[in-house]
Amino acid sequence: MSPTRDGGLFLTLEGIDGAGKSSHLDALEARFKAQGRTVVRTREPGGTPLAETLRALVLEQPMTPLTESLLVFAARCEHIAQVIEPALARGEVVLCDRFTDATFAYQGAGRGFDTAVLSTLEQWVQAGRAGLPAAQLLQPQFTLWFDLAPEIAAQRLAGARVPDKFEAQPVEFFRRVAQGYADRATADASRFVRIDASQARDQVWQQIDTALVARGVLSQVQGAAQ
Ligand SMILES: Nc1ncnc2c1ncn2[C@@H]1O[C@H](COP(=O)(O)OP(=O)(O)OP(=O)(O)O)[C@@H](O)[C@H]1O
Ligand SMILES: Cc1cn([C@H]2C[C@H](O)[C@@H](COP(=O)(O)O)O2)c(=O)[nH]c1=O
Repeated sequence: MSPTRDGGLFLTLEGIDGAGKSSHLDALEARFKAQGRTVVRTREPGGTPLAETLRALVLEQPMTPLTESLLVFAARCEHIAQVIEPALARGEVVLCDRFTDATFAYQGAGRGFDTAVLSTLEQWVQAGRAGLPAAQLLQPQFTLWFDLAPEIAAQRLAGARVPDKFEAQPVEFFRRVAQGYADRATADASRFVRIDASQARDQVWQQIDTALVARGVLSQVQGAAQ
């Protein structure tokens, strides 16, 4: 099995808006369940009643980048304490749609907010968590990074739903966010799994499955092509 924390597995999905993350959550959950794992499916900002309230503010209200950053980390603090840590301690799989990489990509690279402040907030919220050495941050074991050109993501989202505050941003904003993700992936190459999200849906799924089997997170399905 993969490197785990207390037997649990913390797996996140990241990418710019419209990259196609959410389209694969059902299949991922089903795949883990078929292997006998208990799955907690959650998202950020959100995942607890308070964090979902903060999410609505972040996605709907205009605010300074500092306020945005404080609110997403406040939501994360609750989410870790109430959902993520307990699930990992029970040995479960936590499938989380976005986590701290999104803060560095959106507030840091997208908004141009000071990443040193983000790193401080990350320390406050993710260091010293139960079951980890004091200096170690709680981080996902693996992050599926859906890499897609902002122009294609915008085409996919056009008409798909009413845009929220972020989805309404111009393509230049998403170019910066995409670069933010690329920089995070370079800095933490063993955690990031790059998925070419420009491919058709079933090919994207095949990339996900293959990558997780290769890392020992999932077992090969009997009879599946190598
Ligand atoms: N591989 C694909 N090819 C074409 N369209 C796709 C593909 N994957 C997803 N889509 C479509 O693109 C749109 C965005 O997909 P999805 O909601 O999964 O993205 P997301 O990354 O979760 O976005 P967000 O973070 O904004 O919620 C949806 O309309 C979805 O049906
Ligand atoms: C965790 C996190 C998220 N965001 C942004 C990114 C997205 O635009 C929305 C969440 O919407 P989704 O449809 O659930 O992907 O929030 C952010 O700006 N900072 C963060 O830390």
